[in-house]
Amino acid sequence: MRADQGRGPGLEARGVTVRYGGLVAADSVTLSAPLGRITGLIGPNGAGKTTTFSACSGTAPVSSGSVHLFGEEVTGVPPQIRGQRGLGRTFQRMELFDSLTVADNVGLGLEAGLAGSKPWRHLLGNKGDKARIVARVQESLRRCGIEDLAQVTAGELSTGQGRLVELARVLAGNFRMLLLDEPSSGLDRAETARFGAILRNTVAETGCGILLVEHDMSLVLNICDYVYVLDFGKLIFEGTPAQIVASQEVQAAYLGSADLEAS
Ligand SMILES: Nc1ncnc2c1ncn2[C@@H]1O[C@H](COP(=O)(O)OP(=O)(O)OP(=O)(O)O)[C@@H](O)[C@H]1O
Repeated sequence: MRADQGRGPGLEARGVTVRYGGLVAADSVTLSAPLGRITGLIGPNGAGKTTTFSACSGTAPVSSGSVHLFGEEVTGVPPQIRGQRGLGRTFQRMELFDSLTVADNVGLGLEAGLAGSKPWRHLLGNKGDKARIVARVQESLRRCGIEDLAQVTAGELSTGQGRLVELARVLAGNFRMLLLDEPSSGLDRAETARFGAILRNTVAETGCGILLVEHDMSLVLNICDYVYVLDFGKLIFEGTPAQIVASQEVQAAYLGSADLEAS
């Protein structure tokens, strides 16, 4: 089975290769993460997931192949320009400012975007812009079910709450395509289930596309429409969650790893 086109082209890698010295970390990787779909990218440790992700967001050097965003080639386009065109990304490591409130953390990206595009308006504190930021932050906190945490400082949050704040921050950016790098790491089972439901609702309501790198196989199998599997930098399988579970190749790649058993 091939990935369908969802609600239109989102992010595509076509034959992407990334080399670090003599190591081929991503070897001619081709994948498609359309709008309106959650696409999973899985594989054992060191398989090249983050590298592929970084090639898509513009922070890893692509030595051959191409990356396409909403149908247009963006290979070589800097990450911040990809961001302005609608590509948002979270990182494996939690990146919140501990001394700021949850609302300020969520609003940060929006304010930075505003400062980048219209610095004079930002400096003058345009009231319309500020009201729009407040509304966007509130909407994003609501979507993630954390309105009650708005005035709590980030340093006081549990890991699960922190992950939701990170998600709220990237959602506040109104990106059409989201790259989420292990967003559920450190969450317990109940928090992971809640996290997955928020992602599914977001895609259903906004029509955005998500490319998800994730070790938690139960989350991947529950929420992804389509999944790509990497091993040693190469794609070894692609299919629906049911096809992934039934695949001998995937089982073999995960041999000795607890990940697939976690499902
Ligand atoms: N900046 C870099 N310089 C050199 N080697 C790198 C760099 N980034 C990644 N690698 C190597 O590339 C390979 C793929 O790493 P990558 O982080 O993409 O894998 P991964 O599938 O995301 O792994 P994990 O699940 O452990 O996060 C690994 O062998 C890693 O050591």
